[in-house]
Amino acid sequence: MDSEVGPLRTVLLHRPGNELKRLTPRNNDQLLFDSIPWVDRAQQEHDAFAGVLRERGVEVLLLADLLGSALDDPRAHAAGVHAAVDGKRLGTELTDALRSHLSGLGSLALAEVLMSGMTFEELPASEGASLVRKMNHPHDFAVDPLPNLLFTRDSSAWIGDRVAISSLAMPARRRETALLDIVYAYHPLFHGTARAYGAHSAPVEGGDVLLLGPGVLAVGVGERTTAAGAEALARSAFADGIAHTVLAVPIAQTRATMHLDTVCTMIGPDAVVMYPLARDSLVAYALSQRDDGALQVAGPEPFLSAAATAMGIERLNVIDTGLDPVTAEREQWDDGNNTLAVAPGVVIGYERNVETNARLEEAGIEVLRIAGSELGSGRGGPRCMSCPITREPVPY
Ligand SMILES: NC(=O)NCCC[C@H](N)C(=O)O
Repeated sequence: MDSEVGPLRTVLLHRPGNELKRLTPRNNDQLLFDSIPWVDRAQQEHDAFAGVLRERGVEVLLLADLLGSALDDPRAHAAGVHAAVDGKRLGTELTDALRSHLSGLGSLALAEVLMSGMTFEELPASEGASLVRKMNHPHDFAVDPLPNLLFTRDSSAWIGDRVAISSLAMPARRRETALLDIVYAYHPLFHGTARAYGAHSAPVEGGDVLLLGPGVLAVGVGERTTAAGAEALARSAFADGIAHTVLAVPIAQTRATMHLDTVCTMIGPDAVVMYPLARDSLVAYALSQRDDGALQVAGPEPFLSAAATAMGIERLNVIDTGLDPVTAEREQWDDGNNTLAVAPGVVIGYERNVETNARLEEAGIEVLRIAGSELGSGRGGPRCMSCPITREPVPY
């Protein structure tokens, strides 16, 4: 897969499940949600999102199904138990008890614990005394839930025919890496798939990685992806021959712009929709490889011109949403710029971003609207909630 916009064929989603029921007003900030979602409604909204994709001929894979099947492999099962048990947090007594309990679970039950976690109250009884059990509240987590699994964009990303499993920056999301690692290593669908980048390298999240065109990546560097992460991704992409230029793009380190795809997504082979404030301020450092294999860093220069040069096109067009600053800021916060292209010029967007969607349509883009009142409480739109696995090439 070498674009953001070629006709989408296969995508990985996660239908939000019981992990969302773990969110409370006491933990939602730490778990990276801005409010407490109504879970049934979030699931309905997600089903409708998957429905729109299927209507457009896209094969939708669901993470929970893949994880459940992958865990049928005893090696995956052992890796799952290992990923769930944090010995330093639990102490010897509970570590042993939890490990033997999880080892005896079937694949689906283990997948459920891996996704939605486990409280101290839910832990199996153990023989000896545990200070840890006594000193924790019964509703505290012995295994943390992963409510952000919904945002499959960030935990893995396909570049060419390789998959990059992310090294996630925020503690609340770090364990997602282990789950994706199990799926890609052990699910029969992915046998033989080569990896790009290392899941245990410096932080890189998929929401920061845009495939601008064949061989050209843009990587946001901000709250989540570090400069070291962008550099490591570039080195690995050059070594694997899947990119010739990587543009490292500094973005403000704030929640509103946590990933590059919160301010800019592609809607056509040479067009992006972009938050107006970012349009003239974004810059890029261009990374490439010299003939002797050494890394070369140029810039910074304005992002739009650096992108056009790297892509070998005259200009990267920006659909001008022409919004006043307040509306633009409101709709950026609600993921108006976070569209998912299902084909060149056809994107999925949240219905609530009325003004952005209207401007996109005026520019000739077809917008497939979905509801996101509950899904959006984790701050992520259609692009964040999808990990494309295969797209047809774009005729450039
Ligand atoms: N690519 C994206 O912007 N993903 C959205 C991730 C939202 C999630 N609550 C997070 O803070 O990581």
